[in-house]
Amino acid sequence: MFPHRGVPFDLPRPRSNAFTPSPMSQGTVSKGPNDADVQHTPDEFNPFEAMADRFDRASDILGLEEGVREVLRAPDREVIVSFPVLMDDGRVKVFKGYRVQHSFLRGPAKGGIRFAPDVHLDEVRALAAWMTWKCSVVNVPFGGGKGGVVCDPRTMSRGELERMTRRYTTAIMDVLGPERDVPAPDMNTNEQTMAWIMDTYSMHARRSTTAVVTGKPLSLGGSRGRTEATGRGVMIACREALKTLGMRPENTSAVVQGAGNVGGIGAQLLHREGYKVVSISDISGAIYNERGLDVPDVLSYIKQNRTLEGYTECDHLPHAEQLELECDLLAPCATENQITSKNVDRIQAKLIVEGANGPTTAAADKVLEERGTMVVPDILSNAGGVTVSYFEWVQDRMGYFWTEDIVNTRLEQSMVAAFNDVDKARRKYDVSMRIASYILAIDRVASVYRLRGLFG
Ligand SMILES: NC(=O)C1=CN([C@@H]2O[C@H](COP(=O)(O)OP(=O)(O)OC[C@H]3O[C@@H](n4cnc5c(N)ncnc54)[C@H](O)[C@@H]3O)[C@@H](O)[C@H]2O)C=CC1
Ligand SMILES: O=C(O)CCC(=O)C(=O)O
Repeated sequence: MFPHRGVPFDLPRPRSNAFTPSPMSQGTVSKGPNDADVQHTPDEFNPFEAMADRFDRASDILGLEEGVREVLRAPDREVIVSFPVLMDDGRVKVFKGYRVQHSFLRGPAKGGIRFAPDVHLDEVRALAAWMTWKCSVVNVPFGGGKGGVVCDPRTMSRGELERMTRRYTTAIMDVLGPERDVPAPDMNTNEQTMAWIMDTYSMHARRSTTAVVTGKPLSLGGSRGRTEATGRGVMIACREALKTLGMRPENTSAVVQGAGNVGGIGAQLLHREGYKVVSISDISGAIYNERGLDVPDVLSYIKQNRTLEGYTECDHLPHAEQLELECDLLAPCATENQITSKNVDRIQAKLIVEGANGPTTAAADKVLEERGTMVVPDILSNAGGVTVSYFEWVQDRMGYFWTEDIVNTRLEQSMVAAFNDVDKARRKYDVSMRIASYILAIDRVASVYRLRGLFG
């Protein structure tokens, strides 16, 4: 049993992960991964294990006290809900959803919601913890959270998606709020999803509560620059990393995995900065042109056809081959577990900048470290999204909205400062950028924990 950890003030302080779900949600609370009866068998492909491996390495270097380490490793609260949705054919289907709140120490929980057929609790746990570390790396006053609904959005109509989003929101409503937990988009969710969440929450709260989610449409209290923010942050991380390697964008060939919010916008911004983007992929496969792709044209093709399939002026490759292409920069911007012990020996990129969360397993990391491949880790390189989400939350609470120039300038300052902080920690401790990011993040969260008091 670990001590109280700064849960929002208007909720009863939980013992362990205790949470009473709303009567509508049929929610259950899972035991956290620190509970004594949960056995850990090392599993390279388990995202929570991947997070914990790096967390333990960084905590060892910091000499973190055992109690503090236990507190910071485990999620504060895990909510699992089952909820009914009326489908278009008249059937009622029951969906499963998660919201994991890893930490409230530095502020409200913050992090996206993903819709995917294979989303599972350990994945959401890892993603929530990564949010805590990410918010700490870029020094925004949030803890970490993440949510997921097990579904296949590609097979669902807009009406079904709206009803599912609203029922999920209602089911987890008790743990959300501008000062409790503030979701945002992630895989297969977007500003429309956020609009439905904001509206559902507001209906229950009996007042428009724009600051309950970020990544909303502009007309509903969204921030200028949020849609592009994660891709923009990835581009800034690439630029800062190239500087440390003495390389220049115009001499850099880039492979981008994923063509959604992060990969698509990331590829477009790299192309605009003069990189030669030779390959892009989506769920259907990858395309390659050694002379460089016309990225805006590729993206408008995807917008029209909802797939890369059939795009001409290029070769088509299977996913696995894309990652192993000869290139200077590899930006995995799709999903977890892409660079693993199985393919790391064939990865040729000199620099890896992670747009996705958890694309590299801990086992692969160790090989890349030994080989001297620079990896700019997810909790630094994809933090542009949550940084502008923070700006959106601030703007909603002020009721005063900034220009796109102000948002982009502040994002730039924040990403560069975070990159420099991590680089300083890398040199101080003589570790990789990944472990340096964890050291920086954990140290900041641990010091807040000590300041708030250990025995609440
Ligand atoms: N949207 C955001 O602001 C942020 C997203 N992320 C992370 O970035 C990653 C991507 O998220 P989004 O771009 O928002 O999602 P998205 O749903 O907009 O796009 C995902 C893209 O990846 C492609 N894809 C899926 N599986 C693939 C595979 N195995 N190989 C190649 N392509 C594949 C999809 O076809 C799609 O093009 C996720 O790991 C997410 O957690 C991280 C920080 C912020
Ligand atoms: O914008 C946010 O609040 C979080 C985005 C997100 O889910 C992530 O950074 O992984």
